[in-house]
Amino acid sequence: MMLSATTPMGTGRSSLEEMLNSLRRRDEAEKPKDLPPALPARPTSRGRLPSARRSLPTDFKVCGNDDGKGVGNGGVANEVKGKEEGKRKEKELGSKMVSFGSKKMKRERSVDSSPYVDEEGKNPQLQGLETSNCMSEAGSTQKMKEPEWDDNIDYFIKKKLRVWCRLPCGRWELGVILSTSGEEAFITLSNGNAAKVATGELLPANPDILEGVDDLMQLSYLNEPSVLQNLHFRYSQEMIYSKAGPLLIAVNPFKEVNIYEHDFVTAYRRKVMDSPHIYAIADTAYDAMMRGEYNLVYSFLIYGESGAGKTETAKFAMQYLAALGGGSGGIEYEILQTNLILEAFGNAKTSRNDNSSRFGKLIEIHFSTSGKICGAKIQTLVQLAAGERSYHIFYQICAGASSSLRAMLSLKRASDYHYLNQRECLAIDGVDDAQRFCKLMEALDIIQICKEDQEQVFAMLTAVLWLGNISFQVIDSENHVQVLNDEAVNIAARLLGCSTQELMLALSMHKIQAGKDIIAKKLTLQQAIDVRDALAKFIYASLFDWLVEQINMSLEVGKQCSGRSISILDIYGFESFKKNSFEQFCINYANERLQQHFNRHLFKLKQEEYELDGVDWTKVDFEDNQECLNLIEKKPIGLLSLLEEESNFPKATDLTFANKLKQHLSTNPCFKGERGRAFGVHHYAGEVQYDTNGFLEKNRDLLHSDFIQLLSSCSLQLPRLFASKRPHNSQKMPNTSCQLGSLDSPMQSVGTKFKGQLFKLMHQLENTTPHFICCIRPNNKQLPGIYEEDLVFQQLKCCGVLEVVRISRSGYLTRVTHQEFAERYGFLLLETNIPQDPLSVSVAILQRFNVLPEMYQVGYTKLFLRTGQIGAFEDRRKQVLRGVVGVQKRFRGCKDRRYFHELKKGVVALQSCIRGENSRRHYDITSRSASRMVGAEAIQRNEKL
Ligand SMILES: Nc1ncnc2c1ncn2[C@@H]1O[C@H](COP(=O)(O)OP(=O)(O)OP(=O)(O)O)[C@@H](O)[C@H]1O
Repeated sequence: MMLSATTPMGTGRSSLEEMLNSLRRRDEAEKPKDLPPALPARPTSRGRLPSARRSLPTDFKVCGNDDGKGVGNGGVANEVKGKEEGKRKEKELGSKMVSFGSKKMKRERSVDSSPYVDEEGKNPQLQGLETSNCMSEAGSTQKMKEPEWDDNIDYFIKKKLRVWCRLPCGRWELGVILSTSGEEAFITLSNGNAAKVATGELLPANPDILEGVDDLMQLSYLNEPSVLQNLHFRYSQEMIYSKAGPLLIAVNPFKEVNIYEHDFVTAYRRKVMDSPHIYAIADTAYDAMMRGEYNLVYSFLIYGESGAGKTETAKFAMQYLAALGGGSGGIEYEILQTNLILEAFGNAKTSRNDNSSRFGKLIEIHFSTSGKICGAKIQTLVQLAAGERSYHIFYQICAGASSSLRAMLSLKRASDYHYLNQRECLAIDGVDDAQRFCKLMEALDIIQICKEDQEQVFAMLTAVLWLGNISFQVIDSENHVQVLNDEAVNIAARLLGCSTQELMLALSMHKIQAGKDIIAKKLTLQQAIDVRDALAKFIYASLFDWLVEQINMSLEVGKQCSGRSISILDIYGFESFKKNSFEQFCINYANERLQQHFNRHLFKLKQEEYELDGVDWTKVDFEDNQECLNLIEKKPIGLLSLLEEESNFPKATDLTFANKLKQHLSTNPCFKGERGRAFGVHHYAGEVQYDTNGFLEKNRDLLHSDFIQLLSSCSLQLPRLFASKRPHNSQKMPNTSCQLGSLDSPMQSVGTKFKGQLFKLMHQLENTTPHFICCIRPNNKQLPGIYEEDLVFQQLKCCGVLEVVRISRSGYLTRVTHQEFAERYGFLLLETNIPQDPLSVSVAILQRFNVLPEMYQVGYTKLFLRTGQIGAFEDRRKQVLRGVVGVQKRFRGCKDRRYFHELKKGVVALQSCIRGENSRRHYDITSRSASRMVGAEAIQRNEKL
């Protein structure tokens, strides 16, 4: 019989309720009496009947319980009281720091103001939960308190335990407290020196045995110096990966470390190694995906600052998945080769990173039902301008093209091209561009881009370089120009497949509409340079998009598609330079969104789940970045909207844009108006100063319709294709500062396009089960062995690592429905008289294995377990299954042996029967023929006589 859990309150107690109550009483009795001092606070809640703060979902049913009574009790009074208590606590907290457990608040939100809303404005994962600066209404929240360290200093003195003390220089040093006097403590430092330190500068240190633990969760004291020292210790031992609860931390080694070879793949696959590693995460996700119990789609979200190692980590994850899902078709090899192509065309050197991704990518790897890779799909985020060196591919082709290719393209050295020689460096230490070009050619072959297309790709690249070399001559007093008819324009025209005259005309004149007539207007020097650069940019960006399309076609997921996939997100890392422009703004905006995703999954949705399931939970504060996202995204007054508006406004300049920002946004605490064209934004990772110089131009992405016409008339196929992808001139482009608009191609502005792509990515990721990997850059010099504590701590703080550990310690890392839990571990129960509904089975399993009460919480629909518990159940399951298999083996062996013996006996009997019969028959025949012979001989003898 089905029992609805929403039976009205106040009816008699169900057997389930009785059971949960007795469980609670037992828990209370077993509550530890004297916890050691200053250990991290544990939640006071124990496994208990979920409180009836809110009614259960109407469709919630418990199978098999036939007493027909609900599990809820408590009543409305409790609910109201709880809400009031929650509201009181809300008031105590500021608006910026949002506690773990922030609950819904009605917010105005249009469909495009969040990537998490679908067309109807609903998201199944978000129903009942709206984000951000809203406080919990829940009654059972408790703000997690850090251990009262001050009270325990005496304990540390008595036991001579080590402490961390912050020296006046800011460094943390280990020592032992000798005595205290008022607010001061006298310390013996680990180097033998004595020091006098304010007690406020002391923090408890972890015992030696915890040095270099795999998971920060294991630290008794979770504080800045302990975490830093733990990661430092591991880093110095080349253990670059560590865990922080559900997070994987990867500290960039800036050198090759021998932890990625095939042996490691095998070891992680066979589960003989369990130390933190990207392989371990990939293995867990792969297994979960193949089991398909919770979800079929998983994702790795790799985040961290520029140069922290995201792209490398993504590649190692792909490498592991390729090893696991490698099929006979070799598609996994193709997938790995795409990295080479995308990095060549999409990465560039910056001051932070020699191989910085200037685009964001999400790669979805699809698997068949048998676990083999059956395809992949790449989505990219707008490609942004390169840094101090242009995109790698330009230097690679200049260094590595064969002599025949050079002759065909009229290719020169990198230093001969204006677009390349204006930058600070032409070569990167330790990088052989020529060799990389050879590898790129191989990769293009593997991706099945035919030789003809490859030649066109190289022609487009070289055309871009030659376009940059085109120069102009001023021809009148109004600064109008004409193009110099030199080798640059001739070669560029030849490579594009158009006539030199047409190209020269398009670069020096612009057609505009005057009533019904079209008139040609001469361009000034600056306008001509701008349109030339816009054309070069357009060709390069179109080429990149075309390459991604080709890759996707080559990796297309075939018929084997089973819905199983693992996506890897690798986007440009947070950037803050001395001078930050539109590119940094877009990059940092993307990182804000990613941070929001992180917050939602590790803080907000978790809390929502606890609450919906009636579980007590412990509150942990975390830094919410919704305010910053509002500053950027809000309509109509947000940074992007104002940029869009100003970009469409005649005569607007970067300065008027900056003034507009100051006028409208200064009330937002994340905005800081600066002098002139500058403004500042408080990002989650720190404040960044932006210079609006070039913002409008870069956002407009304006390309003359003259060029679209020119490209459509080219003899080569690629430029024609690029032109065809550009929207037609059906709409009028608003006038711009240089009045080039009336016939120009009405492209979506870069900011709007960027936001759209970002939302699409985030929306897609929302359906996946995420694994977060936080990459840390240990120094700014890109050198191995240097671990700058301040820099590392700043990144740990930005990534919310400490908060995640706190939540994981106070929360329950594993959540599994009673149904799944009962199905998987129910057979471990020996008793047969247990009600067969999943909740009862779950509780019976917990009792059967004496799981400590603080290690779990029983929810309405799910069981919440602390770290390690599910592992223990899995071990027990494996052990029992192994035993069962052993018994079955012996039994079957015995049965088969007996059968064999019987069969053998039967066969022998049968054989002896048949042989006897045969012999007898044979004997009969021989004896008869013998007697015949004897008779014949006797007759013959008689006849002779
Ligand atoms: N696991 C690793 N082993 C060895 N070297 C690494 C590792 N991770 C990163 N590196 C080194 O650090 C450099 C920067 O890493 P990577 O390009 O992955 O950074 P990123 O976070 O993707 O930066 P951006 O956001 O600028 O693209 C790499 O070129 C490589 O030299």
